[in-house]
Amino acid sequence: MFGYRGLTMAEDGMLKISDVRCDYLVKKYGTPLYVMNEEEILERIRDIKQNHILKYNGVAAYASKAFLNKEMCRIIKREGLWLDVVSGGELYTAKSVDFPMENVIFHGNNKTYEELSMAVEYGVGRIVIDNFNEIDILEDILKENKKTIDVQIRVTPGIDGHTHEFIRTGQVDSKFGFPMHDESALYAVKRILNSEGLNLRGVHAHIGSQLHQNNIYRLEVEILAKFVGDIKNLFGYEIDEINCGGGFGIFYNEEDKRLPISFFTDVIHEAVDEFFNKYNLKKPTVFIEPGRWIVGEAGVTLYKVGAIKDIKGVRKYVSVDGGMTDNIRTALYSAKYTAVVANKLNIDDKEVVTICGKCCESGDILIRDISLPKLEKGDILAVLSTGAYNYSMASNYNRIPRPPVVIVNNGKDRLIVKRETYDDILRNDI
Ligand SMILES: Cc1ncc(COP(=O)(O)O)c(C=O)c1O
Ligand SMILES: N[C@@H](CCCC[NH3+])C(=O)O
Repeated sequence: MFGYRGLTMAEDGMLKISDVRCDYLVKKYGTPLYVMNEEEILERIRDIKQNHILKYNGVAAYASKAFLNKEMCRIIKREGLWLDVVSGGELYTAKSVDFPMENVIFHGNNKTYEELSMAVEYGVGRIVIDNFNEIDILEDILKENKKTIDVQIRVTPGIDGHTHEFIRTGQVDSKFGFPMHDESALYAVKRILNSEGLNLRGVHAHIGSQLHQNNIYRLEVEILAKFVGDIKNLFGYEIDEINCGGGFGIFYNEEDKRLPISFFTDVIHEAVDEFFNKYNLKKPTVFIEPGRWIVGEAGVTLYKVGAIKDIKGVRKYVSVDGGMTDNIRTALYSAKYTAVVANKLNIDDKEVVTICGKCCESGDILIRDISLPKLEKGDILAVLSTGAYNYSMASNYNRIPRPPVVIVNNGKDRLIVKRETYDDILRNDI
């Protein structure tokens, strides 16, 4: 269905996800409900292994900000990928399931003293240095603990990723990384090379998220290769890792293409061959950090339809029992989702409606103007491609408890995050 691998229709018109019926899931776990298709996640990890890790000897770190909890961490651990974390909380989650710390990359543009101490104590594999403040803090911590740590340096390559402005990170005007249009990045390299505790292993850049072009990765590699060459010429030090970040786009609606990882990785590795050769450098190990591409299309959110308001000649609003608290992406990025009525897949007659949530906010719209079979109270709405940055960006606005997460795989289901209760909402109130 719409090209999603795990979505099929039962004989009575009910949506099945990896062979599990949606009415069964709704009865067992309630709504709203995040459903993650494990088969899809594993298939995509397999694709990354074949087309980056095995084929090119690359390293792939799952960008955990996209979707993280203990079970997701266990899956990544079992599959042998690295993990990219950006906060003490993500790092602590990894630690809680004994994730191999040498395979953790620690990111962030304002890592605190406490977070960096934690990373040093746990012995994370790489810290990606974002700014001078971080170099100061890390030097203090490492001196005090008589330790050393491997680092990559994050630069802003000045590439404009063609995606929503809130999820662009590669342009010069960015809060992330060291600027390259002046001497900042090279000065940062000098500081790191002169530091006793910091071992400079790589250079890192991340252009943006939900990208559908591969030529910008070629440009990124070219810029990083030149930078590695400059470092070699200036300091006589040859870096052996480059990290191209994540950003690989997925299918949300008919405007998006569904792309295999090789669409991106082949171009990246061809560019590495070309430009590292051009600058007379040895071939580096290439890291990538896919988040959305691994989990995005594996997620479906199930809601129940409630109030329906037909404003004659204006718009028909269909309210569901979730909204911007479980999916902020429409309000934040004007993201456009595809949805189906899970219990009416066999109905062809359609009408245009707007799906809204239950929050006290006019902007709490999930999907504007979507064509669906006539919705009635109690119907199950399934919003597709909600696996990335939905659960992880969920909030308790209006003191609404966050939905549970269930994993489905080949006819089986298992709960991996419980539904929050009203008592959970009160938990930290004094
Ligand atoms: C440094 C870094 N790596 C990886 C990612 C993952 O991005 P995506 O989920 O688009 O693959 C991000 C987020 O955009 C990021 O900032
Ligand atoms: N949270 C964003 C992407 C930001 C990526 C993290 N650097 C989204 O939902 O698309």
